[in-house]
Amino acid sequence: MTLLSSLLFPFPAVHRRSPATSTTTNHFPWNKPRKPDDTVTFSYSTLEQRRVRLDERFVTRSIVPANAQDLIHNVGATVGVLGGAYALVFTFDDLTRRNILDQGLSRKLVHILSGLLFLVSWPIFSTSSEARYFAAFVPLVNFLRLLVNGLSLVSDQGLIKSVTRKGDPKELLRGPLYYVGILMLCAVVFWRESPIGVVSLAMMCGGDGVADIIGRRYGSIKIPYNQKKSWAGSIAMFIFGFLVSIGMLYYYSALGHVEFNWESILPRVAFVSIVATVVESLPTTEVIDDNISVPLVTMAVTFFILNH
Ligand SMILES: Nc1ccn([C@@H]2O[C@H](COP(=O)(O)OP(=O)(O)OP(=O)(O)O)[C@@H](O)[C@H]2O)c(=O)n1
Ligand SMILES: C/C(=C\CO)CCC[C@H](C)CCC[C@H](C)CCCC(C)C
Repeated sequence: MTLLSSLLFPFPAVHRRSPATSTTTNHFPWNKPRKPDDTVTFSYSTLEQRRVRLDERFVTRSIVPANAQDLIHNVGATVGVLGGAYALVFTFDDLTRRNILDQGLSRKLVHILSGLLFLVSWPIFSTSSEARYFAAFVPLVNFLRLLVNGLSLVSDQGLIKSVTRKGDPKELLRGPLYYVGILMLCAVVFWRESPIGVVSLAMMCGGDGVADIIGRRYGSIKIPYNQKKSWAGSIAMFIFGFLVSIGMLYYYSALGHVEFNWESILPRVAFVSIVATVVESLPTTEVIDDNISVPLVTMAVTFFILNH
């Protein structure tokens, strides 16, 4: 276990399940199981012997070194997820251009879906420890995309329309840029084995995103210490942040990446959701963007609470 993982995984409530040791049974091309000692004696006709020799040469040539297979696997996953990211932005740009969605709602849905779909995509990558860097390449590309558009070095109107409130490219340099930075951080530092990244992204994407949508529509009763936020928005943040966190943790548990003592993890995630909701409700957006404060506080609290 590396130093980093030993720091991150002393959790009493979380037991890392060793990667599923798939008992690969070597099969001949015709799917006849080999003898356990892996030596086989042929008693076939000349034609059969020629076919077996051809098959063996084929099998030998087609054996790709494991690290090359891993590279091909992760490059393919990266291209797929990157394509998904571009398709997501393109879709919401199209919906906004056709006035099916207003720009504000489009932005929030991109905020909610980007991070959550990114989380859902992590198991597509290989089981190697380097896979996280391939996954992190996707938010890195989008970070650079947001940067060059935010600085008006290029002008991707589709991106600007679907990701900004008012169509000002400079908006890309704040919330959206911090957002993809947090996605990179969670992928590289926490990845699939730790609930910290999963819960942090669930709160930033699922919780904060829904708080905005509900709060703008039903947030007539404001929070006493912050007249820009409402009880409806904050309650929505808590509920959806908690539900999305548990849903994602179950998803990763069902895929065997982590194992949880659910009786222990549920109250802990509920507490983290309350803390994240309080942080999001504070009048601190002018000082520190929610896309930084909410995930960073969630990381700290999740790390602390899962270790005690
Ligand atoms: N707890 C909350 C959160 C949001 N809102 C509503 O949603 C709007 C936007 O919320 P905010 O979190 O400030 O979103 P932004 O930071 O502006 O957008 P983004 O996070 O995408 O940068 C607020 O003005 C408010 O009307 C609310 O009522 N209650
Ligand atoms: C509007 C946003 C934040 C402001 O609060 C979100 C900006 C999102 C980026 C433009 C696109 C990010 C894409 C993800 C890195 C990867 C998504 C992959 C998935 C398969 C769609």
